[in-house]
Amino acid sequence: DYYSATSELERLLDVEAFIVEKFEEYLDRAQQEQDNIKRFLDQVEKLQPDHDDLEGYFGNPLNAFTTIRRLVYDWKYNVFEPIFNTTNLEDYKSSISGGLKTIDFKGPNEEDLKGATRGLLRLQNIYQLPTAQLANGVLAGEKNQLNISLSASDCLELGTNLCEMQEYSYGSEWLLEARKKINEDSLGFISPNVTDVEILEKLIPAFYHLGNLKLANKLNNEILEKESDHEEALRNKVAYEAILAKERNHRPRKPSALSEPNKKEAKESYQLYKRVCRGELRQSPRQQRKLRCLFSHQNVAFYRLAPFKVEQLNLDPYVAYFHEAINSSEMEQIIEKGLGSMERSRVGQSQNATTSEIRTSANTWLWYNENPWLSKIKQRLEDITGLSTESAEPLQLVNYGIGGQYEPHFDFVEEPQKVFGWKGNRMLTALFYINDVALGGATAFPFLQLAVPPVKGSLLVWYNLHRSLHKDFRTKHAGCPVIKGSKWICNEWFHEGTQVFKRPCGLSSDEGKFLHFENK
Ligand SMILES: O=C(O)CCC(=O)C(=O)O
Ligand SMILES: [Fe+2]
Repeated sequence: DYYSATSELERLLDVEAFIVEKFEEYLDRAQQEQDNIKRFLDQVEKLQPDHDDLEGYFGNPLNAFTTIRRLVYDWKYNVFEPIFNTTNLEDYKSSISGGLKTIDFKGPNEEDLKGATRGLLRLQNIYQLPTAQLANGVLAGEKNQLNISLSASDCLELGTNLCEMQEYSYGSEWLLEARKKINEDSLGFISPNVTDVEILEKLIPAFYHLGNLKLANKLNNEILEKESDHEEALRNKVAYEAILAKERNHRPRKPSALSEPNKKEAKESYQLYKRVCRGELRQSPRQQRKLRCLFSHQNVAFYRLAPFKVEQLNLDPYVAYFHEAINSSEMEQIIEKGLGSMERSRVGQSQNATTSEIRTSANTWLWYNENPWLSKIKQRLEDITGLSTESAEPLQLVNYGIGGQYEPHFDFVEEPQKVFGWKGNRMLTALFYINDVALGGATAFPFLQLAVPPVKGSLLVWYNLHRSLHKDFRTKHAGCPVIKGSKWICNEWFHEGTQVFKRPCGLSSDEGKFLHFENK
């Protein structure tokens, strides 16, 4: 008992002092943790975009990427883990986790981050954007057009993902960028875990795979200078030096098994697509000489008063803009109506259709019978094309996001009877541009050396089939990646089935024309 002797009471004081000390330590630590969390929260608050222009904000690929990464990792490391690892107040924990469930269920995951990585890679590859510039928000020229720079952790994440995808060349560039940024990074504290050694650990195998063993070895030594007992680096050192020594004895090294030559990149149409999207490849003045801008009534009485504004883009095969073909309220109505049912786009036919990197967009369909207000648009499409919509498809609404694209393809199918039955193949494509795209997103015709920039309210029209209904392989086309902004289009496919008096055959068959474009 404590009441009978003072000595025991004295001991009690000692115990109390000890407890005070421990709790002070604990509070100090908790305070530090809270300070960290508070700093993180302040920073996130500062990063919050203007909510009136979220479309503009996420139209910027760097904002989209860094937001996804923040939600996938930074919250976890800076808030959730510290709180859940140290707090034992059950009710506090459960009130937080209750609130966080929504984030857990609906928040982006690592797959989203990989998708965003692939989007940026596509932009870089197709538009040839230098890594250091892109990391600082520069797309072309001097200005920081994207108004944001990526942090060291963003660059590390990109580099790591790219190396995992065996894109060692781009991957190593992003890792080098991360290295540059760890020193200058004002947002560095957001992911305090990024260290130079951590970056080097990713960078070294990348250079090894690229066949640059000298550099891999040099960087490996840099790790050892910092951490002389780094096990992997010690192992690497032995292996690398052995190979380098052999090389010095003039025994050439077997080329390392680099990633397989890329089938897609090897295709001529893909190479042309990239050059057309970049604006490197265009029609020559000679090719453009016969193109005209004209007012046209297309033989419809009404349009004699208010003719269409036609801009010819190619005569054979015929490709043309019809400007101001749809008005603002119609465009708004289309987007509003479709917005709720947009789904990731697929390629391939009906049951076999799958999502693919070939087509990164979301789409939905608007049926004329369910949307009587579309009848005016339908009538206008008939007037413009002179074709019947009886065998046409529903209107398709499409939205492309970060790096969103549609790689070169034909709109007609191989076996129309199987896929479309009596309606036959897709004879003509009519494509409304529903918004202006800040940068990128042209519709490209690689074989025609033609990139058609989206113009809000304009309709792009082209024939996919020859007059004799044979496939015209020159009409291979694509949607170039969106660099900034987002792209909304709405398209109608007219089929051959009901056009017998609308677009009759010529005097001779077109069979066998331009076949060499088929597999190019
Ligand atoms: O996005 C584009 O500009 C082209 C779209 C396209 O070719 C299609 O949807 O079939
Ligand atoms: Fe298409």
